[in-house]
Amino acid sequence: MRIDKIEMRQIQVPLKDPFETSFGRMDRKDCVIISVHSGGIVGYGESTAFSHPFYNEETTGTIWYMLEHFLIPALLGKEVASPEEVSGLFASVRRNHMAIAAIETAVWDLYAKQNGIPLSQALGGEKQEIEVGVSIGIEPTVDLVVQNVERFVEQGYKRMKVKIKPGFDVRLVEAIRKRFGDELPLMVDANSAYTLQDLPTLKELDHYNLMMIEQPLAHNDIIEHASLQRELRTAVCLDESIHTIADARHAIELGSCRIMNIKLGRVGGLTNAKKIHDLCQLHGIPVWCGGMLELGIGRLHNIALSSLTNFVIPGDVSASKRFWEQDIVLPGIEMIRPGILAVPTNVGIGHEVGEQSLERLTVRKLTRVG
Ligand SMILES: O=C(O)CCC(=O)C1=CC=C[C@@H](O)[C@@H]1C(=O)O
Ligand SMILES: [Mg+2]
Repeated sequence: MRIDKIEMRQIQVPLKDPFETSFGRMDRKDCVIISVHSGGIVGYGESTAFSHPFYNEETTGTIWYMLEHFLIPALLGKEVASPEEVSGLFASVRRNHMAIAAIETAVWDLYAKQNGIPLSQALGGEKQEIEVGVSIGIEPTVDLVVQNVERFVEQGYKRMKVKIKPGFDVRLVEAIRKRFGDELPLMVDANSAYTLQDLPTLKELDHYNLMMIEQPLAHNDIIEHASLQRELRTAVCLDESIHTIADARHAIELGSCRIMNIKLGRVGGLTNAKKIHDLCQLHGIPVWCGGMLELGIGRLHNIALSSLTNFVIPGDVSASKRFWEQDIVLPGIEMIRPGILAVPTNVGIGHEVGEQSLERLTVRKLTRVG
């Protein structure tokens, strides 16, 4: 397929409720939606960085810049036989994985549509449905988080993840266990808010039958996480530390985690996400799909990815209404049964993109034809 047009737009959408983690509070999503065209067929991608570089070094602004000056020029006018070739076109670009993922995922959608198959099938996914969990932010009080957990338990989510930070951790987990019992599938995510000096606190968390503790230590560490994993019964899960297949291999070799979170933006797209999935599967490391408060396009890419067989833990791939009054895909993504999302069977990402809502939400737009 020859890429004959690429369009991108920056959109801004308010969240239904603010979302707080150990590094800050977000009240809107600011992202780039990209469409890659070939012979009248259109593939869509969505960037996953935030406006501020608190999760990683990328922002919506850097993504726009990288796409405009480097990535779109490298892809436009090129003949691409398979999306797996796309990373080769970007080989001279270091890092900037979320910018690369935004355009690479669009090429995957285009490729699946060209071949008349669902994206999950193009990726080699086998599941027709996926179990989903939900990520719950920090609130001013423990009680408010417990109330949110209750709301999501009622909606049927299969796994609760609560955000923690120093001073808002053991008390919170204790309160949730007290209210919902020991069987509730529960995990915590620290977004790198602790150091090895906090070992006593992390060891206390070990008593609450947690499924895992996600990214407790530094965002760029795998060495100290290995020391920590040796001290804990609870599985450590890495998120921020894993950017490449080599990172995943090193973490597995060192024993830095027993579970891995795969976010397609963080690892540069679906091709790399699948390779990390395969590597983890080979080593008996279960994986789950992380979320970045995606709108529908990103959410549908996550669902297709989660259809691969080693995604055995419910991920942060909730329904559209978790964050949005109205999604940009039609229809919005809804559970088919409590805690279950269907893997779309239509071609590509499987839902229409609401071009009119996109237009309404757009703050800037760029079109390149080649
Ligand atoms: O998209 C979702 O539903 C999950 C959101 C979520 O938990 C996260 C998104 C972005 C940064 C963090 O706060 C956190 C994570 O680290 O997984
Ligand atoms: Mg995380």
